[in-house]
Amino acid sequence: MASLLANDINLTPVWAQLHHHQRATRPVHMRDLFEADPQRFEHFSIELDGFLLDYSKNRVTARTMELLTELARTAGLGDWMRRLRDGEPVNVSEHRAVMHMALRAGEHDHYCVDGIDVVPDVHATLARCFDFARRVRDGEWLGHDGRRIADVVNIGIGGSDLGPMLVDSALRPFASEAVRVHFVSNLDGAQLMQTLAHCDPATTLFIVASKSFTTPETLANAEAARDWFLRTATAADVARHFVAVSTNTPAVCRFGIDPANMFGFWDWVGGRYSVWSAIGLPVMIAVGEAHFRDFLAGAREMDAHFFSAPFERNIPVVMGLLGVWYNTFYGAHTHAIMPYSQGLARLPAYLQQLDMESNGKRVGRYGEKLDFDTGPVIWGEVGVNSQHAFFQLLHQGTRLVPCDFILPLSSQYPVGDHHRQLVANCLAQTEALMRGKTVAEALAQLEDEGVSGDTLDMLLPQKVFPGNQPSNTLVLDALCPRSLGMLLAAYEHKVFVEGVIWGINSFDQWGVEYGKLLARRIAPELAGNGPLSHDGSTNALIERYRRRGQ
Ligand SMILES: O=P(O)(O)OC[C@H]1O[C@H](O)[C@H](O)[C@@H](O)[C@@H]1O
Repeated sequence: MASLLANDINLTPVWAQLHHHQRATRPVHMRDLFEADPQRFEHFSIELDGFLLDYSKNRVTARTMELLTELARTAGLGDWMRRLRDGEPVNVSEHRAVMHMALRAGEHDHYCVDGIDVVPDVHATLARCFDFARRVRDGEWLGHDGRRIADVVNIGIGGSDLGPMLVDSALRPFASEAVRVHFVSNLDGAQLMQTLAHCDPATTLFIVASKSFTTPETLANAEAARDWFLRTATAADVARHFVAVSTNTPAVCRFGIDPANMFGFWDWVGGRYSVWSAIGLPVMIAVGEAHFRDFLAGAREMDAHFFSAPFERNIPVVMGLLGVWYNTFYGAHTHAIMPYSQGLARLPAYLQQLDMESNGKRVGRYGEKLDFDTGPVIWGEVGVNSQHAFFQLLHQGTRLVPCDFILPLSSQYPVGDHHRQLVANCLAQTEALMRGKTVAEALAQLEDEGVSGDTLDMLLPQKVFPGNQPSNTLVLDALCPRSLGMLLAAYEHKVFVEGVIWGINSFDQWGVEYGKLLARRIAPELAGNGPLSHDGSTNALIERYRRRGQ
């Protein structure tokens, strides 16, 4: 079926059927679904080469998935996937193709933008990046006094920070011990100064990463880093210690970085989808070419699966359908991410940008108003820490919070019995969230403990767990370059699927502009003493800074 104009989707029969189906199935408890179908796990899980999505602990039946799949078809998902794959300008507001899949394309793949295959260019740039990374790793690229580079500091923010930072941390066990990689993003000088405190300027390499090379935070940190460097070196030494990753050659030159030391990418790569490009340079330096290629290969495998598997057996499609089910039909406002792996501790932050900057939209791709809820608030924390912080609310609060548990089956750092305990905790949480504890079970437990009378009356309701909290469990055999590539690509496509169903453009981010504009106006006002014309609160806060800040 041809795709509909975006805001028609909520007027389609299948939308109404889904609302009706939600009301009819809302009282059903997942416990009963598991009891009724001993094969529920088999029916509601998908495996792709060691990567498992178990979505059986969701409030869905076969009929729910049928209706959601029908909704995806009605929204023209197949057609939008083809447009994405074929390099059509699916980012309609900026009239750009969206081609991050080309960044991990194989030798025999073709991805065309404006009729030109971009893959050869991608591979040529990657080859330059790998060569540079190798020279740094092997001690061929030396600092100005002839010593090896010992510290690499990536200066960037948003997509020029979160992706490489996450991947670097997830792949630490694969990294060279000769080079330490650091990430600086915040305008708070604390991050830069604390990082530089451990670095020797003569053995430090800065990667200034900015797609636009106009982002004020990044430029301010890069300038401060250059000042720090120049305290003990000359301007001629800058070329050996500052390289850039950007799409903006003139701005890179203006900053004083030799274009020979610039690694480019393309306007068809969104910042939050760019970790596969030269933006991954710090990771390439840390883990080397072979591991980075495995990371790309994992993503490529997920791309191939996404573009070929039927919707019912398609990991990103099913994840997206479930996202729409809870956001739009259950009115769930948030989605929690709990990685049971220290290497993935920053995954919630990474997914915040990927998902919220992509789908946090209130109008459709053609500017039409949407009369339904779209992207959720993404949040989360590394397991088991999250259990000791906010799981009380998940188990006994009043909110519906769909959760993703990410679980590598083996440990990167085996220590005693730690990993088995970690896995047990993860599985226990998903089971408890699903099953809950009934009044009868809570009563039996309290009676066993000898509790009676008023104390029993008081405690009983507090010992009941409603359960029925939905979760996906994404299981990786191990956290390694390939499985990480698969995981991140699955989330990228999931976000796309949701965006298509909601009829929004997941690839622009107009909402981040306004605050930036106001900051540019307020910064000089903080330094001056002229009259202010903001609202009362903003005026008072500026005045307070003028009196006390520095
Ligand atoms: O890479 P840059 O051009 O410096 O952009 C860094 C970040 O800037 C903004 O916050 C955008 O909303 C992000 O999508 C982007 O990743």
